[in-house]
Amino acid sequence: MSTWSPTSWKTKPITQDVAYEDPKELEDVVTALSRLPPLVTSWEVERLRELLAEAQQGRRFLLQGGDCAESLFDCRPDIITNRQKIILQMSLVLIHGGHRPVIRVGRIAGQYAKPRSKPTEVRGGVELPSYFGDLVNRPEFTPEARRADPRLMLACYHHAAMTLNFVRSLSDGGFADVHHPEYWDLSFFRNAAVPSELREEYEQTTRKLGEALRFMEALGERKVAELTRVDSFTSHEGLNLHYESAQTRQVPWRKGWYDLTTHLPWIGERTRAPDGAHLEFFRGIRNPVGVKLGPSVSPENAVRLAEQLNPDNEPGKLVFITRMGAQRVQDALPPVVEALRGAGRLVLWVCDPMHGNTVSTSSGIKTRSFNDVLREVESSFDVHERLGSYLGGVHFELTGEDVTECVGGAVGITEQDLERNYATLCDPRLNYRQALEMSFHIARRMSRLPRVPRL
Ligand SMILES: O=C[C@H](O)[C@H](O)COP(=O)(O)O
Ligand SMILES: C=C(OP(=O)(O)O)C(=O)O
Ligand SMILES: [Mn+2]
Repeated sequence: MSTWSPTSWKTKPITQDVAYEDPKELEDVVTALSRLPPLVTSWEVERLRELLAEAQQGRRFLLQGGDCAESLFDCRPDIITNRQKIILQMSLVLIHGGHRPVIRVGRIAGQYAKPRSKPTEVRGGVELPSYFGDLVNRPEFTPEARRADPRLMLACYHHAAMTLNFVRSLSDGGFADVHHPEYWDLSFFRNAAVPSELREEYEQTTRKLGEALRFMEALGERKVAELTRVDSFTSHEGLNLHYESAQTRQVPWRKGWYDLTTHLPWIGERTRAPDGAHLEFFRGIRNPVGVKLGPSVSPENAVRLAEQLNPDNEPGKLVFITRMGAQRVQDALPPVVEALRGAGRLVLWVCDPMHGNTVSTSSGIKTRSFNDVLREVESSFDVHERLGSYLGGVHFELTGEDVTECVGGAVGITEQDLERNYATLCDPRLNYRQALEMSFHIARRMSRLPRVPRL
């Protein structure tokens, strides 16, 4: 295999490439980025690898979530706080149901680059480049906004740093109300759409959770603080390799290279070609790495990806995030899981129930149905249970805001509601109540998992 360097990806064919007009401007930005401090540290990255290795053994569960497309404009205290809160609340529900610790990872502080199905967008007869995320261009439909601007990489770096700074400060005690489920917005329980036995079960769960947290509080604040400390693990799709490689470096006393823009970068469904630039870049970094796998992946291809990205089969290194769609998961997932097991390859299986379930309404609005999303999660648990493997995590596009982007859930969002508060810059997200309700369903399913010895 040829020698790897942070820029060896440039010798390989690349998909979803960004056409920057001025190479000098790009080079200046990359140089500036490479001189700035890292956003995360190698020891945090190594810590996450250890946690993921324990998740592979069935001892932990991963909850990964956040915006589809993070936006510079939404780098605001209320939005960041609400997003951290919903992830934290969901994780407490999952810990309660699943009887194992949850690793919380945000799609935050860098989820700024978007692969698109079409390179251009047409509105009213005018054709402009598509919006590729704030790392590349801007969402407004004007030629200036849609021009790929390398300086946005610096703006995103700065906003990622500010986001992370706030998230890290919040971790230390900024969430007192989260310890008390009686302060959560559980109004979805009361909706007539929730059958009474489920409502009773949810109420009981909430009561028990509240009692457990209060008991721990009585034992000493430190214990609750530990349980509810918002780990500041971040993740994003490592799509724009100029940005990723500019922050990829060696650190004293450790071997190898770290992509220090984030703890857990992942390769998207559209850029996982075995001979492509993204595989080349990702094979050389020490970070744990995610790979999205849609229904078109062949079992052989999945094994090859594991061999390329983790040749030494190290624990905690590889996270396979399957997104088959509720309709396909029962057929498409088992051969992939079996092939990996047959090849003796270690991966953490995670279900992304969002990206295989996107549909357009008759008026052309992208949405997802709560039921489809839930069905894919439940079917994934069933498949893994049947095969004797472990579904070790879930991956959601969600927000802590009261948006109307996905239909369904006990809050009963309909197609007509979508226009009321459709705020996403790319894909539809679960809103606060839908996300919390989803966690109760998952916790219910997780209560059937075998108990694990304490860590
Ligand atoms: O987030 C995933 C992709 O970027 C997104 O689904 C692509 O959306 P598009 O089909 O509107 O381009
Ligand atoms: C682009 C994404 O997903 P996928 O690569 O699975 O389509 C995403 O997670 O936003
Ligand atoms: Mn998305």
